[in-house]
Amino acid sequence: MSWVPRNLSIYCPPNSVLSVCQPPILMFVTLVANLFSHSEDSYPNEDIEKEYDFIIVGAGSAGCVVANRLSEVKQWKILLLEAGIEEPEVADIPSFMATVAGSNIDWTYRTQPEKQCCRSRLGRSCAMQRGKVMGGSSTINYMMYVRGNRRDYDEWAEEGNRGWSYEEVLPYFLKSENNRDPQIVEDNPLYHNQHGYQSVQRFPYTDINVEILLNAWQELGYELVDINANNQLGAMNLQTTSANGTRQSTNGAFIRPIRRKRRNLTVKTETYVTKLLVDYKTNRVIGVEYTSANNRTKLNTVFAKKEVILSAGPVNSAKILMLSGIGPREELEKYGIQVVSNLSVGRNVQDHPGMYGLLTALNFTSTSQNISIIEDISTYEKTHRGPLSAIGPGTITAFLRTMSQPEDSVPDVQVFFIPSSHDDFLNNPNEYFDVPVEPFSYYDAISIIPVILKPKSRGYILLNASDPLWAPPLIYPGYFSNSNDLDVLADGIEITLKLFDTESFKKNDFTLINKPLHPCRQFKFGERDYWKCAMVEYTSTIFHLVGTCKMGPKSDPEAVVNERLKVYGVDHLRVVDSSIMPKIVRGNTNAATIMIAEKASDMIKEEWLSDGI
Ligand SMILES: Cc1cc2nc3c(=O)[nH]c(=O)nc-3n(C[C@H](O)[C@H](O)[C@H](O)COP(=O)(O)OP(=O)(O)OC[C@H]3O[C@@H](n4cnc5c(N)ncnc54)[C@H](O)[C@@H]3O)c2cc1C
Repeated sequence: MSWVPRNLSIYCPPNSVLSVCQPPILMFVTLVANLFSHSEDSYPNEDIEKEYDFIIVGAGSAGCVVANRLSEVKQWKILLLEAGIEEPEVADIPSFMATVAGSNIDWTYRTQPEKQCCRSRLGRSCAMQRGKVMGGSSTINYMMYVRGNRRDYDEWAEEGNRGWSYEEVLPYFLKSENNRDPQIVEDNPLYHNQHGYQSVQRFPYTDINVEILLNAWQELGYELVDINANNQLGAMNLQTTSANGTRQSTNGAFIRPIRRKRRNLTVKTETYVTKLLVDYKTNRVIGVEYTSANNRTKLNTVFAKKEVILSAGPVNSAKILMLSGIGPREELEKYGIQVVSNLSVGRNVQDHPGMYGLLTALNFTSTSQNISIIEDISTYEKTHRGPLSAIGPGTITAFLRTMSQPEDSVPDVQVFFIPSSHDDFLNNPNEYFDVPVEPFSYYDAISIIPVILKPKSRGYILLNASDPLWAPPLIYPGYFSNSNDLDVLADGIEITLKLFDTESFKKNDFTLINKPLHPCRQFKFGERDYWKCAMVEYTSTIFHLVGTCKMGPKSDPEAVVNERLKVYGVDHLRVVDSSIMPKIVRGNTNAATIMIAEKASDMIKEEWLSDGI
């Protein structure tokens, strides 16, 4: 199956003024679908055998890494199962980030309505994108390469997770990294490596607003830093998980180079795992049950001699565990599922929430007034250069410390800059962020999105009573359920607003769009209560959901896996993905997920190979 774009008709009633509903954009989507819907990974179908040593469920950020590392052991047979399709070419092009959202490589989840968040967004819920494709969310993400703060990992270790302190995980960040910016490596050689599988590089094209934004942060006293080295506080034009102007998902980094070369690795796409097979006498996981896209009603089984590794991401690892009898007893009993292990699966949901509503209008941009998409596509196809080889100003980030953060070198707010449409925001603020499909290179406004890095709020995920197996799980993100998070973010917004006082912003006519959002009109625009209202009404996420299968010591009632990522109360089963994070890291979550997968792979080898790694 190939890539199918998002169905725009649902957003475009007759006479809609949204930019996405206008003929040039609809033509753009058709053009992209014609040019880039295929995958460079088309292989003849491989049959699944009866038994493997290891079965990995989900070929996302973590699953692709584990499949690569375990298949290094020639005598092991590895099966990697992925629900989505092969990675299509459209995902390679950095600027097409928004074009792939909501398409058939996104699970298109949405959060459940809650009192404290997403109230004015479509359906009172926030979109929760997740990749359903080889590479998983690393194939649809913004590619920002951010590891988080040293404290994040030290805190994991302090909570009883031996082996996870910063000093102990840094080697695994380095192991995966192939840093292609020599200056960055030279400046901080202890923090970078050039020999891993995962390419990390700045985009070759620099949008004009990048410099303006960096200058503004510097005027406010924020130094330009390498946020992945020893000081995370400051601003940076980020490196990305890309190589030479092209996205490098973990599929591109870890699977493509070995696929069909290592005969002991079988990769099967469009294969949906429905549950784990458990031997109830021994509580041992012995395999998985799955269906194929071409016949969803036929249930098949495949067996694992050594282990099943769940890498289906924070939503689906939790769902698969619950469907297999591993989860909160009261939840499982509702559906008559036999309880294998009564654990807090689906709890401890964390993310980095922010708010849409803080935008700068631009009187000029590098590209929006002079769009020649055909030319840009042609340039990109020939050279992997030009505006499409970047995400506009989206690679700029800043890490701030508000008054709530006592430690000197630890940020509690991160600020993002996302290309946007001025008119769409004014005409339709509750949808303006969910619907664009245009390349990130063409824009006339920038959404400035501060997010809270260490929220106190927690959410949870439940099976969907309407159809626990096939319907999307119910995601209650819990954003801002702890009101302290509103205060921290309000502090972050107040710091961010100072950008508008800088010479850099003034000189370049970056003006704050100060039309109050309708649901917050009882507050004066720009006052603290106004922003708090905007957070609750126009909550945003940058899709860093984690924590549903929490790693923790046995004494922790919320722990689902131990420090070796083995599921409590069940044998021969690990969870290896972003869901094991006990606390969310202070930064984007992809690099940390890859690190988790690298470390888990070594732990698996230590345990199953008599001569260790
Ligand atoms: C739009 C977006 C932007 C983001 N931007 C960034 C960024 O710029 N930088 C950053 O660091 N992080 C970013 N993130 C977050 C980051 O990408 C994720 O935290 C990370 O990819 C999670 O990895 P994972 O392995 O836990 O899950 P995933 O990568 O989501 O992998 C799970 C895989 O399992 C598969 N699967 C699920 N259920 C089944 C099933 N039943 N059977 C078989 N297969 C199944 C899925 O299809 C998927 O391929 C972003 C995420 C999104 C969605």
